[in-house]
Amino acid sequence: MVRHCELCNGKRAALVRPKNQQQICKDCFYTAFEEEIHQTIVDNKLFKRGDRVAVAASGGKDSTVLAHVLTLLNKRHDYGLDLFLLSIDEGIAGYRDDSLETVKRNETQYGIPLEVVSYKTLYNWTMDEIVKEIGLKNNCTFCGVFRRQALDRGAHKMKAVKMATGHNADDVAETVLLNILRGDIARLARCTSIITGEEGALPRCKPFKYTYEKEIVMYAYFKKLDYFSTECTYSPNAYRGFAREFIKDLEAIRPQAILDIIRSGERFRIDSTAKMPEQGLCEKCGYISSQKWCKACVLLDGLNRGLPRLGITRTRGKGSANVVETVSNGVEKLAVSRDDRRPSVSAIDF
Ligand SMILES: Nc1ncnc2c1ncn2[C@@H]1O[C@H](COP(=O)(O)OP(=O)(O)OP(=O)(O)O)[C@@H](O)[C@H]1O
Repeated sequence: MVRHCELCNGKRAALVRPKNQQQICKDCFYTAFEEEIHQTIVDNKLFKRGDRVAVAASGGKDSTVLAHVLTLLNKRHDYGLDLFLLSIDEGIAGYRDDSLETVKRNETQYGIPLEVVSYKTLYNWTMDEIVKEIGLKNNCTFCGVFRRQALDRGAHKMKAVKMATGHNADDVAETVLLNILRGDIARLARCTSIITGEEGALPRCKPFKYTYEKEIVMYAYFKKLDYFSTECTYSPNAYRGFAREFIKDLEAIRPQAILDIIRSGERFRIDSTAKMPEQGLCEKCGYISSQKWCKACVLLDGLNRGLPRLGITRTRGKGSANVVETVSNGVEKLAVSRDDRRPSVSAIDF
Protein backbone atom coordinates (compact mmCIF):
# COMPACT_ATOMS: atom_id res chain seq x y z
CA MET A 1 0.00 0.00 0.00
CA VAL A 2 1.35 3.46 -0.94
CA ARG A 3 1.60 5.74 2.08
CA HIS A 4 0.85 9.37 1.49
CA CYS A 5 2.63 12.24 3.17
CA GLU A 6 1.03 12.97 6.55
CA LEU A 7 1.47 16.70 5.99
CA CYS A 8 0.38 17.41 2.41
CA ASN A 9 -1.59 14.21 1.87
CA GLY A 10 -0.70 14.45 -1.82
CA LYS A 11 2.76 13.07 -2.49
CA ARG A 12 4.06 9.68 -1.54
CA ALA A 13 5.82 9.56 1.87
CA ALA A 14 9.56 9.22 1.32
CA LEU A 15 10.92 9.21 4.85
CA VAL A 16 10.13 8.83 8.53
CA ARG A 17 11.06 12.02 10.35
CA PRO A 18 13.53 11.09 13.10
CA LYS A 19 12.25 13.80 15.43
CA ASN A 20 8.58 12.77 15.57
CA GLN A 21 8.25 9.65 13.41
CA GLN A 22 5.95 11.42 10.90
CA GLN A 23 5.88 9.79 7.46
CA ILE A 24 6.29 12.64 5.00
CA CYS A 25 7.43 13.50 1.48
CA LYS A 26 10.79 15.09 0.76
CA ASP A 27 9.37 18.52 -0.03
CA CYS A 28 7.43 18.68 3.24
CA PHE A 29 10.56 17.56 5.09
CA TYR A 30 12.63 20.35 3.50
CA THR A 31 9.98 22.93 4.35
CA ALA A 32 9.51 21.71 7.95
CA PHE A 33 13.27 21.48 8.53
CA GLU A 34 14.06 24.93 7.13
CA GLU A 35 11.11 26.73 8.69
CA GLU A 36 11.74 25.26 12.15
CA ILE A 37 15.24 26.71 11.97
CA HIS A 38 13.80 30.03 10.80
CA GLN A 39 11.43 29.96 13.79
CA THR A 40 14.34 29.28 16.16
CA ILE A 41 16.23 32.24 14.66
CA VAL A 42 13.24 34.57 14.95
CA ASP A 43 12.02 33.43 18.40
CA ASN A 44 15.47 33.79 19.91
CA LYS A 45 16.40 36.97 18.01
CA LEU A 46 19.68 35.39 16.91
CA PHE A 47 20.49 38.06 14.33
CA LYS A 48 19.80 41.70 13.53
CA ARG A 49 19.46 43.20 10.06
CA GLY A 50 22.88 44.24 8.80
CA ASP A 51 24.81 41.84 11.09
CA ARG A 52 28.06 40.55 9.65
CA VAL A 53 27.97 36.87 10.60
CA ALA A 54 30.84 34.36 10.55
CA VAL A 55 29.53 30.88 9.75
CA ALA A 56 32.03 28.53 11.45
CA ALA A 57 32.57 26.00 8.67
CA SER A 58 34.52 22.80 9.13
CA GLY A 59 33.33 21.15 5.92
CA GLY A 60 31.44 18.55 8.00
CA LYS A 61 27.72 17.84 7.68
CA ASP A 62 26.48 20.20 10.40
CA SER A 63 28.28 23.34 9.33
CA THR A 64 27.71 22.60 5.63
CA VAL A 65 23.97 22.32 6.21
CA LEU A 66 24.18 25.46 8.38
CA ALA A 67 25.89 27.44 5.59
CA HIS A 68 23.31 26.16 3.10
CA VAL A 69 20.26 26.88 5.28
CA LEU A 70 21.46 30.30 6.49
CA THR A 71 22.16 31.39 2.92
CA LEU A 72 18.74 30.16 1.85
CA LEU A 73 16.81 31.71 4.78
CA ASN A 74 18.73 34.97 4.47
CA LYS A 75 17.34 35.29 0.94
CA ARG A 76 13.92 33.77 1.55
CA HIS A 77 13.10 35.88 4.63
CA ASP A 78 15.26 38.87 3.76
CA TYR A 79 17.26 38.83 7.04
CA GLY A 80 19.72 41.32 5.57
CA LEU A 81 22.77 39.42 6.91
CA ASP A 82 26.29 39.74 5.57
CA LEU A 83 27.40 36.09 5.77
CA PHE A 84 30.87 34.63 5.30
CA LEU A 85 32.48 31.25 5.97
CA LEU A 86 35.21 31.01 8.60
CA SER A 87 37.36 27.89 8.72
CA ILE A 88 40.11 26.93 11.12
CA ASP A 89 42.94 24.88 9.74
CA GLU A 90 44.19 22.90 12.72
CA GLY A 91 46.99 21.38 10.66
CA ILE A 92 45.89 17.75 10.51
CA ALA A 93 47.20 16.19 7.32
CA GLY A 94 44.79 13.84 5.59
CA TYR A 95 41.82 15.27 7.48
CA ARG A 96 41.50 19.03 7.75
CA ASP A 97 43.32 19.73 4.49
CA ASP A 98 40.74 17.52 2.72
CA SER A 99 37.75 19.04 4.53
CA LEU A 100 39.00 22.55 3.72
CA GLU A 101 38.81 21.64 0.05
CA THR A 102 35.10 20.98 0.64
CA VAL A 103 34.66 24.40 2.28
CA LYS A 104 36.40 26.02 -0.68
CA ARG A 105 33.83 24.41 -2.98
CA ASN A 106 31.04 25.57 -0.63
CA GLU A 107 32.33 29.12 -1.05
CA THR A 108 31.45 28.93 -4.73
CA GLN A 109 28.29 26.85 -4.26
CA TYR A 110 26.75 29.25 -1.72
CA GLY A 111 28.31 32.42 -3.07
CA ILE A 112 29.67 33.62 0.29
CA PRO A 113 33.37 34.43 0.90
CA LEU A 114 35.68 32.18 2.90
CA GLU A 115 38.36 33.12 5.44
CA VAL A 116 40.80 30.46 6.66
CA VAL A 117 42.82 30.91 9.86
CA SER A 118 45.46 28.35 10.84
CA TYR A 119 46.88 27.17 14.17
CA LYS A 120 50.32 27.41 12.59
CA THR A 121 49.93 31.14 11.97
CA LEU A 122 48.31 31.87 15.33
CA TYR A 123 50.26 29.54 17.63
CA ASN A 124 53.19 28.36 15.53
CA TRP A 125 52.05 24.76 16.15
CA THR A 126 49.99 22.42 13.99
CA MET A 127 47.93 19.66 15.59
CA ASP A 128 50.20 17.14 13.88
CA GLU A 129 53.17 18.69 15.72
CA ILE A 130 51.24 18.84 19.01
CA VAL A 131 50.27 15.17 18.76
CA LYS A 132 53.94 14.29 18.26
CA GLU A 133 54.60 15.98 21.64
CA ILE A 134 51.56 15.00 23.66
CA GLY A 135 50.50 11.71 22.06
CA LEU A 136 46.93 10.69 21.26
CA LYS A 137 45.40 10.83 24.72
CA ASN A 138 44.87 14.53 25.48
CA ASN A 139 45.18 16.10 22.06
CA CYS A 140 41.45 16.96 21.91
CA THR A 141 41.93 19.37 24.85
CA PHE A 142 44.53 21.35 22.90
CA CYS A 143 42.49 21.28 19.74
CA GLY A 144 39.25 22.39 21.43
CA VAL A 145 40.83 25.25 23.38
CA PHE A 146 42.84 26.52 20.41
CA ARG A 147 39.89 26.24 18.01
CA ARG A 148 37.59 28.23 20.22
CA GLN A 149 40.06 31.09 20.40
CA ALA A 150 41.08 30.81 16.74
CA LEU A 151 37.44 31.17 15.68
CA ASP A 152 37.11 34.31 17.80
CA ARG A 153 40.31 35.78 16.43
CA GLY A 154 39.31 35.02 12.84
CA ALA A 155 35.88 36.52 13.34
CA HIS A 156 37.31 39.69 14.93
CA LYS A 157 39.81 40.03 12.11
CA MET A 158 36.95 39.86 9.61
CA LYS A 159 34.89 42.38 11.62
CA ALA A 160 32.09 39.95 12.31
CA VAL A 161 29.63 40.89 15.05
CA LYS A 162 28.37 37.34 15.54
CA MET A 163 29.32 33.75 14.87
CA ALA A 164 27.01 30.85 14.03
CA THR A 165 28.13 27.28 14.69
CA GLY A 166 26.66 23.96 13.59
CA HIS A 167 26.17 22.56 17.10
CA ASN A 168 22.96 20.54 17.01
CA ALA A 169 20.44 19.23 19.57
CA ASP A 170 22.43 16.01 20.09
CA ASP A 171 25.58 18.05 20.82
CA VAL A 172 23.74 20.23 23.36
CA ALA A 173 22.13 17.24 25.12
CA GLU A 174 25.51 15.52 25.24
CA THR A 175 27.13 18.61 26.78
CA VAL A 176 24.38 18.93 29.42
CA LEU A 177 25.03 15.33 30.39
CA LEU A 178 28.80 15.73 30.44
CA ASN A 179 28.64 18.83 32.61
CA ILE A 180 26.40 16.98 35.07
CA LEU A 181 28.75 13.99 35.07
CA ARG A 182 31.67 16.32 35.77
CA GLY A 183 29.80 18.46 38.30
CA ASP A 184 30.75 21.49 36.25
CA ILE A 185 28.13 23.94 37.47
CA ALA A 186 29.50 26.99 35.66
CA ARG A 187 29.39 25.31 32.26
CA LEU A 188 26.12 23.56 33.00
CA ALA A 189 24.59 26.98 33.59
CA ARG A 190 25.58 28.29 30.17
CA CYS A 191 25.78 25.26 27.88
CA THR A 192 22.12 25.36 26.88
CA SER A 193 22.19 29.07 25.99
CA ILE A 194 21.42 29.54 22.33
CA ILE A 195 23.63 32.64 22.34
CA THR A 196 26.82 32.71 24.41
CA GLY A 197 29.72 35.11 24.84
CA GLU A 198 27.68 38.29 24.98
CA GLU A 199 29.49 39.31 28.16
CA GLY A 200 32.77 40.05 26.36
CA ALA A 201 33.73 37.58 23.66
CA LEU A 202 32.09 37.65 20.26
CA PRO A 203 28.50 36.37 20.60
CA ARG A 204 28.10 32.84 19.24
CA CYS A 205 24.79 31.31 18.35
CA LYS A 206 23.50 27.83 17.62
CA PRO A 207 20.65 27.96 15.09
CA PHE A 208 20.54 24.11 15.23
CA LYS A 209 20.08 23.98 19.00
CA TYR A 210 16.78 22.09 18.56
CA THR A 211 17.69 20.32 15.30
CA TYR A 212 18.32 16.57 15.45
CA GLU A 213 21.58 15.31 14.04
CA LYS A 214 19.75 12.55 12.17
CA GLU A 215 17.63 15.16 10.40
CA ILE A 216 20.71 17.18 9.45
CA VAL A 217 22.26 14.06 7.91
CA MET A 218 18.99 13.27 6.12
CA TYR A 219 18.69 16.81 4.79
CA ALA A 220 22.30 16.82 3.55
CA TYR A 221 21.78 13.43 1.93
CA PHE A 222 18.52 14.22 0.11
CA LYS A 223 19.75 17.66 -0.96
CA LYS A 224 23.02 16.09 -2.13
CA LEU A 225 25.05 18.73 -0.31
CA ASP A 226 28.80 18.64 -0.73
CA TYR A 227 30.28 17.80 2.68
CA PHE A 228 33.21 15.90 4.17
CA SER A 229 32.29 12.90 6.29
CA THR A 230 35.58 11.44 7.53
CA GLU A 231 36.21 11.38 11.29
CA CYS A 232 39.25 13.15 12.70
CA THR A 233 42.40 11.06 12.36
CA TYR A 234 43.27 11.53 16.02
CA SER A 235 41.64 9.63 18.83
CA PRO A 236 38.21 10.88 19.80
CA ASN A 237 37.47 12.09 23.32
CA ALA A 238 36.43 8.79 24.93
CA TYR A 239 34.35 10.30 27.73
CA ARG A 240 32.36 12.48 25.33
CA GLY A 241 32.00 9.48 23.02
CA PHE A 242 30.41 7.50 25.82
CA ALA A 243 27.88 10.26 26.52
CA ARG A 244 27.16 10.42 22.77
CA GLU A 245 26.47 6.68 22.59
CA PHE A 246 24.22 6.91 25.63
CA ILE A 247 22.16 9.67 24.04
CA LYS A 248 21.88 7.73 20.78
CA ASP A 249 20.60 4.72 22.75
CA LEU A 250 18.02 6.86 24.52
CA GLU A 251 16.96 8.40 21.21
CA ALA A 252 16.42 4.95 19.70
CA ILE A 253 13.95 4.14 22.48
CA ARG A 254 12.38 7.59 22.73
CA PRO A 255 13.37 10.32 20.24
CA GLN A 256 11.94 13.05 22.49
CA ALA A 257 14.71 12.26 25.03
CA ILE A 258 17.12 14.62 23.26
CA LEU A 259 14.84 17.64 23.62
CA ASP A 260 13.94 16.64 27.18
CA ILE A 261 17.60 16.63 28.24
CA ILE A 262 18.02 20.10 26.71
CA ARG A 263 14.90 21.36 28.50
CA SER A 264 16.15 19.90 31.79
CA GLY A 265 19.46 21.71 31.25
CA GLU A 266 17.61 24.96 30.54
CA ARG A 267 15.61 24.68 33.74
CA PHE A 268 18.43 24.06 36.17
CA ARG A 269 18.61 26.86 38.69
CA ILE A 270 22.10 27.43 39.97
CA ASP A 271 22.39 27.95 43.73
CA SER A 272 23.05 31.68 44.10
CA THR A 273 25.73 30.98 46.73
CA ALA A 274 27.77 28.83 44.30
CA LYS A 275 31.00 30.61 43.39
CA MET A 276 31.15 31.33 39.66
CA PRO A 277 34.27 32.27 37.67
CA GLU A 278 34.75 35.99 37.16
CA GLN A 279 35.34 37.13 33.60
CA GLY A 280 38.51 39.10 32.98
CA LEU A 281 41.28 39.33 30.40
CA CYS A 282 44.30 37.09 29.97
CA GLU A 283 47.40 38.91 31.22
CA LYS A 284 49.44 37.37 28.43
CA CYS A 285 47.39 37.75 25.25
CA GLY A 286 44.45 39.93 26.30
CA TYR A 287 41.86 37.30 25.30
CA ILE A 288 38.81 36.89 27.53
CA SER A 289 39.59 34.64 30.49
CA SER A 290 38.33 33.90 34.00
CA GLN A 291 41.89 33.14 35.11
CA LYS A 292 45.19 35.02 35.10
CA TRP A 293 46.15 33.34 31.84
CA CYS A 294 43.65 32.04 29.30
CA LYS A 295 43.58 28.28 28.62
CA ALA A 296 45.24 28.67 25.23
CA CYS A 297 48.20 30.56 26.76
CA VAL A 298 48.61 27.96 29.52
CA LEU A 299 48.65 25.12 26.99
CA LEU A 300 50.90 27.01 24.59
CA ASP A 301 53.35 27.83 27.38
CA GLY A 302 53.59 24.14 28.26
CA LEU A 303 54.22 23.23 24.62
CA ASN A 304 56.86 25.91 24.16
CA ARG A 305 58.66 24.92 27.36
CA GLY A 306 58.78 21.27 26.29
CA LEU A 307 56.29 20.41 29.08
CA PRO A 308 53.15 19.78 27.04
CA ARG A 309 51.33 18.02 29.86
CA LEU A 310 51.66 20.99 32.20
CA GLY A 311 48.33 22.52 31.32
CA ILE A 312 46.33 19.31 31.31
CA THR A 313 47.67 17.33 34.24
CA ARG A 314 45.09 16.89 36.94
CA THR A 315 46.78 14.59 39.42
CA ARG A 316 48.89 15.48 42.41
CA GLY A 317 52.58 14.91 41.87
CA LYS A 318 55.47 14.93 44.33
CA GLY A 319 58.72 16.68 44.91
CA SER A 320 59.76 19.05 42.14
CA ALA A 321 59.00 22.75 42.09
CA ASN A 322 56.98 22.32 38.92
CA VAL A 323 54.74 19.68 40.34
CA VAL A 324 51.04 19.97 39.56
CA GLU A 325 48.41 19.63 42.21
CA THR A 326 44.65 19.51 42.01
CA VAL A 327 42.72 22.08 43.99
CA SER A 328 39.10 23.06 43.89
CA ASN A 329 37.61 26.52 43.93
CA GLY A 330 34.15 25.06 44.39
CA VAL A 331 33.28 25.61 40.74
CA GLU A 332 35.92 24.04 38.60
CA LYS A 333 38.84 21.83 39.39
CA LEU A 334 41.99 23.71 38.67
CA ALA A 335 45.37 22.18 38.02
CA VAL A 336 47.77 24.73 39.48
CA SER A 337 51.51 24.53 39.15
CA ARG A 338 53.09 25.41 42.49
CA ASP A 339 55.74 27.73 41.20
CA ASP A 340 53.58 30.12 39.22
CA ARG A 341 49.98 29.29 40.22
CA ARG A 342 48.83 29.14 36.64
CA PRO A 343 45.55 27.30 36.41
CA SER A 344 44.09 25.27 33.62
CA VAL A 345 40.74 23.62 33.17
CA SER A 346 39.66 21.00 30.71
CA ALA A 347 36.98 22.25 28.39
CA ILE A 348 33.48 20.83 28.30
CA ASP A 349 32.09 23.76 26.47
CA PHE A 350 31.27 24.97 23.02
N1 LIG B 1 37.92 23.60 11.85
C1 LIG B 1 36.79 24.28 12.04
N2 LIG B 1 36.63 25.46 11.40
C2 LIG B 1 35.49 26.19 11.58
N3 LIG B 1 34.49 25.80 12.36
C3 LIG B 1 34.60 24.64 13.03
C4 LIG B 1 35.76 23.82 12.90
N4 LIG B 1 35.56 22.72 13.65
C5 LIG B 1 34.36 22.85 14.23
N5 LIG B 1 33.76 24.00 13.86
C6 LIG B 1 32.44 24.52 14.26
O1 LIG B 1 32.03 23.88 15.46
C7 LIG B 1 30.84 23.09 15.23
C8 LIG B 1 30.89 21.81 16.03
O2 LIG B 1 32.08 21.15 15.71
P1 LIG B 1 32.34 19.62 16.02
O3 LIG B 1 33.80 19.42 15.97
O4 LIG B 1 31.56 19.22 17.21
O5 LIG B 1 31.89 18.93 14.69
P2 LIG B 1 30.59 18.27 14.13
O6 LIG B 1 29.50 18.17 15.15
O7 LIG B 1 31.03 17.08 13.42
O8 LIG B 1 30.21 19.45 13.10
P3 LIG B 1 30.50 19.47 11.56
O9 LIG B 1 29.65 18.36 11.02
O10 LIG B 1 30.09 20.83 11.11
O11 LIG B 1 31.98 19.22 11.42
C9 LIG B 1 30.84 22.86 13.72
O12 LIG B 1 29.55 22.59 13.25
C10 LIG B 1 31.39 24.17 13.21
O13 LIG B 1 30.40 25.17 13.19
